Amino acid sequence: MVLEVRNITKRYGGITALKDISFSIRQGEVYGLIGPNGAGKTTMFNCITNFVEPTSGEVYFKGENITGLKPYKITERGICRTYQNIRLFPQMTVLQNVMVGGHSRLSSGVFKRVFRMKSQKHEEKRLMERAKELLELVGLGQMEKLFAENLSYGQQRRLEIARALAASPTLLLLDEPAAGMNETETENLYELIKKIQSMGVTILIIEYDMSLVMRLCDRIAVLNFGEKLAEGTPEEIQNDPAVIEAYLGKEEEETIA
Ligand SMILES: Nc1ncnc2c1ncn2[C@@H]1O[C@H](COP(=O)(O)OP(=O)(O)OP(=O)(O)O)[C@@H](O)[C@H]1O
Repeated sequence: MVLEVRNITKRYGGITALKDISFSIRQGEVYGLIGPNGAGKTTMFNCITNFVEPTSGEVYFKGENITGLKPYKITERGICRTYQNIRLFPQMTVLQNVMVGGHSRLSSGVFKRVFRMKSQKHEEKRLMERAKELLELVGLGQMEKLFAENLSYGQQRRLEIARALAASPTLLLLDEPAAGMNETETENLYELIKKIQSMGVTILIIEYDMSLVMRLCDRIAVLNFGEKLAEGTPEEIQNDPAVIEAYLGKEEEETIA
């Protein structure tokens, strides 16, 4: 298993955002995390990356307990993420944004390196080549010199993915990557995620676009009010009565059929 989430509970005061959640992700899988607003999906990402500390429970990555490690240490081990609310450096170029991602395994020196200190030129060149490759991969090869703020929303989401990949993750966490995308952009995103999977990267994805989730994911967990309601293949999830009732409900026919 690449990732094992064991009995994670997260409380915020009186709110139990996650209640005793366990699941495991196999090498090479695309694993989906779905559920209504407030179900606890982003909180789960935050617990895995230790952006917030779980109240109880443990996270194992490649067999090692990573619970409580500093977020940058977790990145160093090979878990990278994108955010629900895009977090780019808007006034840095597209290329620089990806290069920053390449430095995220280091705890310091990020800006020094991006702004070309002499002694680091060789490493920087390597990073730049890698960043350019990644921009080609996500379809932004022609846009490296633009400021990130000048990209469309869909392009910014792809740039976030390139930046996360720059640290060469084993496990990539994608938080609503299709949010705000039109049909064509979503289709391109599907192709991109499949390509990333074929490169051997394991993927955990939070997403509301059910047609994308059902096509993309090998397995899915459904969260509802902080509890794990179901887990299975897309087919199993679509036919699970508890899921249909609690989550998909009225939308079932148009969303899932
Ligand atoms: N920092 C926080 N302080 C207090 N409560 C929080 C905090 N973060 C999340 N919560 C609460 O925890 C619950 C789960 O939120 P979370 O954002 O993880 O849900 P989600 O499934 O990601 O929803 P969405 O898709 O709307 O982002 C919600 O009730 C939310 O209000």
